[in-house]
Amino acid sequence: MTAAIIDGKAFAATLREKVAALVPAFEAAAGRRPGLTVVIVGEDAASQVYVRSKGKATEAAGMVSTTHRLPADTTQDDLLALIGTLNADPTVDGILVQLPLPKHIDEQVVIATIDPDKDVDGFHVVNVGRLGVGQEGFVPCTPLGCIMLLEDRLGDLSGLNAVVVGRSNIVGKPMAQLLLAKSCTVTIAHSRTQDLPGVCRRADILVAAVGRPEMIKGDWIKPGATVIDVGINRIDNRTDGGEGGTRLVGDVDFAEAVEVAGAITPVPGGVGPMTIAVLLRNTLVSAYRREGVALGKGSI
Ligand SMILES: Nc1nc(=O)c2c([nH]1)NC[C@@H]1CN(c3ccc(C(=O)N[C@@H](CCC(=O)O)C(=O)O)cc3)C=[N+]21
Repeated sequence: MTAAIIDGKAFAATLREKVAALVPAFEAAAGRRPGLTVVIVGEDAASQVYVRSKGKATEAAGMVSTTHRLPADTTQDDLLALIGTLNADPTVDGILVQLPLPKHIDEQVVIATIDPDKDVDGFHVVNVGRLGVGQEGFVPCTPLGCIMLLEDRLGDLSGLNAVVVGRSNIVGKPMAQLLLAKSCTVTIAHSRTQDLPGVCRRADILVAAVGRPEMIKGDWIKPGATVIDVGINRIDNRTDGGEGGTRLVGDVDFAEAVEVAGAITPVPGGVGPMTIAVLLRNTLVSAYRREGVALGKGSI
């Protein structure tokens, strides 16, 4: 039996439509549209692509998109001053500073300068803390998108064994917190974990967020498990006997995993599109909260 393919691209398109449908009521109440501002420092090609697609998706949802492109040699003080201006601008509901930043800039200092109530990435320590104690705040987009896909697929997650491979601040750790909040039994595995294949084989839900192409093999997966592949690795096609050029692969060996898992997200077309859709969702929620406009519970 082969796994069901979880269509993150289609789920994300539906979520973006739901967000767009809630914009007019906000505009009627607040007299303006929700606004997302993205700040990018430097010329990294992949980052430029993501920033462009974020801008397009924001406008397609009926929201106001603003992008600040700063040169790679921008000083930390100048970046902090821009964030201060955006914090004070009432038309800005969400601020996203594209990561990674150039080495001369301290990411933690930059994130700490963003108003937590505009931190639609959910990276500020205040939002990390809110997630940890179950308070309302912003949850990082990629993990929240993964939870949405899991609940759509499995319904109630309580009591399931979840293994998160990877412990980054932007995916692994918040993913584990969210799964815990859904009453899963959560294990965080990483590069020092002993018998990683054995740990993975216990998972009903396996989340791969390590950034190592095709590391997780078919025989690491419990038959019928739900596999969420967060990895986006661009690899040289020729290593795989291909014609040249590059292609995207996840952290899971998809060809092997699809023969064992119950369901699996593909790369591309799985978790990636959810990240942007949830960013729009967080921006909409921010706008409603900041203006004190009621957003029906469970509506998004
Ligand atoms: N402050 C900050 N917040 C972020 O959320 C953030 C960031 N910095 N820096 C860069 C990463 C990367 N990221 C992605 C978003 C969408 C796709 C996506 O839509 N991927 C598609 C297509 C990928 C392609 O074809 O290149 C897919 O997986 O199907 C991927 C990656 C957000 N990031």
